[in-house]
Amino acid sequence: MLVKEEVVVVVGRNGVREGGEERVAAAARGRREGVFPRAGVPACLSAEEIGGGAGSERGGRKSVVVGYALTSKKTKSFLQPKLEGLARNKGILFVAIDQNRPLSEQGPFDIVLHKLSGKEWRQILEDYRQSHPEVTVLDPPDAIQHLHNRQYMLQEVADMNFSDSHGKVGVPRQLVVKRDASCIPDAVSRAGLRLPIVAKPLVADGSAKSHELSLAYDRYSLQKLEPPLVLQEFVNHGGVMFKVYIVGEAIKVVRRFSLPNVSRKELSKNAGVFPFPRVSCAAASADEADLDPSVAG
Ligand SMILES: Nc1ncnc2c1ncn2[C@@H]1O[C@H](COP(=O)(O)OP(=O)(O)OP(=O)(O)O)[C@@H](O)[C@H]1O
Ligand SMILES: O=P(O)(O)O[C@H]1[C@H](O)[C@@H](O)[C@H](OP(=O)(O)O)[C@@H](OP(=O)(O)O)[C@H]1O
Repeated sequence: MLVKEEVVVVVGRNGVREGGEERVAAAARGRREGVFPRAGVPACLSAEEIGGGAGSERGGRKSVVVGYALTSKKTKSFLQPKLEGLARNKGILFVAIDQNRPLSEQGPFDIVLHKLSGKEWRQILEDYRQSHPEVTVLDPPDAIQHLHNRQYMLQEVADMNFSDSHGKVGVPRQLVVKRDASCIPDAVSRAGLRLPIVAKPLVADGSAKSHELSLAYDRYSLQKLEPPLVLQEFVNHGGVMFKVYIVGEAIKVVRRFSLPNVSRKELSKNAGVFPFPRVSCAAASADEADLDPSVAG
């Protein structure tokens, strides 16, 4: 199994890149069950008992109000009418945050759900958390900072040292190149990284650019790559990978088609840099595929 950064989320339990809707539901559940207490309120009280909070009354029950701050791309993919409908039935209301107005003047919210980056936004959220400790911010900027940088996002998996477990769990060997592509061939040799090499933008901020990955087959082509990058050894994984989404106790594993194995023979025959954007996206689902048992998981 190829270890993906989603696993970092799971292990670290302090950041989230996936499963937003489930996470919101879990947070809402937590709020209703008093897992996320309001300031000065015993954690055992439910939102209904607390009263006077953010949510509006729905037949005597309080709604959980989720203020969301997302890119338009993310709003489109995540805030589907079906999700909004399901959420509404469970008493969860999504309200768009106006990024041109002070956050404190909006709401009141029970949860602020965001996937934006940048120093300014971070500061806005930090200030808001200070002034509104009763609001759950998903996720606090500090907790997700390491997920924005591919240099660090797999560190927690590496630190778990699972090399002696059943099967093999590890992270690909990698190298960070901040600038100067001309030094990449030597740096790769010095680090002992084997070709082919997967090149990934250093910053993983959800932008289209951050998902532009490529595969470099030969030493010469390495200098055509555009830093800042993380370079990883390509790990043969049978053309199938697993994405693991975890929210609280809920675990969901999906199977996706991925890049096929690269044999030594193929490596010697190919040269160049090949972009492979979104290779294992949702459209590449292999959940229903009849796979060889050795790769089916
Ligand atoms: N070191 C590697 N060896 C082999 N395949 C890899 C490697 N790194 C990434 N891949 C392939 O590229 C895909 C995307 O990689 P990664 O998750 O790092 O980028 P991403 O842009 O964050 O993708 P996504 O948003 O789909 O999670 C993986 O699902 C896997 O198929
Ligand atoms: O649909 P799955 O296979 O779970 O892949 C997700 C990626 O793993 C996420 O990284 C994408 O979100 P960002 O583009 O915000 O990083 C996310 O982008 P999206 O929310 O715009 O669809 C997805 O591409």
